[in-house]
Amino acid sequence: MIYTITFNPSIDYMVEVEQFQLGEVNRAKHEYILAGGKGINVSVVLKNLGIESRALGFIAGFTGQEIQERVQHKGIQTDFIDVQNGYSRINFKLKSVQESEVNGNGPFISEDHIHALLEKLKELKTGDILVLSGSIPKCVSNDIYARIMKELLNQGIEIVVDATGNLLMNVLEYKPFLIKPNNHELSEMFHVKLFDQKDIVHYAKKLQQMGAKNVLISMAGDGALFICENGKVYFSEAPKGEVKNSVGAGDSMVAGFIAGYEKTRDFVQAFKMGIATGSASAFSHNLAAKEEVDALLENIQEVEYEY
Ligand SMILES: Nc1ncnc2c1ncn2[C@@H]1O[C@H](COP(=O)(O)OP(=O)(O)O)[C@@H](O)[C@H]1O
Ligand SMILES: O=P(O)(O)OC[C@H]1O[C@](O)(COP(=O)(O)O)[C@@H](O)[C@@H]1O
Repeated sequence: MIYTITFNPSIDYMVEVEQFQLGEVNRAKHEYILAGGKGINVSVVLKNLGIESRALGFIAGFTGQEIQERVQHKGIQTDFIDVQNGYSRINFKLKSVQESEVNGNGPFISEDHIHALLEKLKELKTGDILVLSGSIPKCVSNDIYARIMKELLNQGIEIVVDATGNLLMNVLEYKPFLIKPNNHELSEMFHVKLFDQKDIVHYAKKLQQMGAKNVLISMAGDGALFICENGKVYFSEAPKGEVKNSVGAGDSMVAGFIAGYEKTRDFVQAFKMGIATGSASAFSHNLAAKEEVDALLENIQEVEYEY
């Protein structure tokens, strides 16, 4: 079974404005809401690709209920913990000439709630995959993903982490199966400017030396680099297309990689599937659908990166 954990689920409120004017009253051309948060998006895309998962995490208030209902409505198993204070955040996503986002902080999560989550994780078995994805509310310590990985050590459970900063750095010693920072997050983590692919590969390899088995660096419309546990480095361009909404593209890439790996056990196929799924989401108002992914996958070409 694949489990996803979203510490900080969200209602993603998507608004499209023709020409956004800062400081003015702007009228929406198009608006809609989606249940979001990185782990939830991974579960949704896996479902779209025909793969079951169970979505865990914390919800609160009326927004939390709405998120849970929307996820369940898609036929995804959920086992969220209701923290019973405040409300799950509403993240504002503005699409205009540029895309901008405001992501909220989320409700208070206590040590008891974390303990309840750790109890639920006792059901995981050898061969399961756990996806730890997204930010955590400020009240939670940034070693929480590391703490979860430590609990699950040596049980044959592969763990995927999509996070940034110390939340990600802290897990490396526990050897995550896959991590997926984007190029900007990579640059922030090492406090460096990354000028070209050579720089990106250099710092991505550092993350591998620090413990990550596989490192996927997404670069939005510029494609992605994959530092594989087989010692090779691969690059693929992203397909070209009209970007409708790139929110969730990174999560879709994670889901696509997992789906590709589950199906083929081949890292290059998984990488290509990750790119196709990320781009399929970027080219759609919703998260990637299987037919959209299949159509793009045909034309994805990876190249082995020479460095
Ligand atoms: N503008 C775009 N054009 C084509 N593909 C895109 C675009 N933006 C994102 N993607 C696809 O989604 C993947 C992840 O996107 P990215 O924006 O880097 O992730 P994140 O959302 O985590 O920042 C990319 O590697 C690419 O395959
Ligand atoms: O947990 P974070 O880092 O605040 O991100 C949450 C946001 O990220 C998303 O999961 C989208 O993430 P990506 O665009 O990186 O794939 C949104 O659904 C959500 O609003």
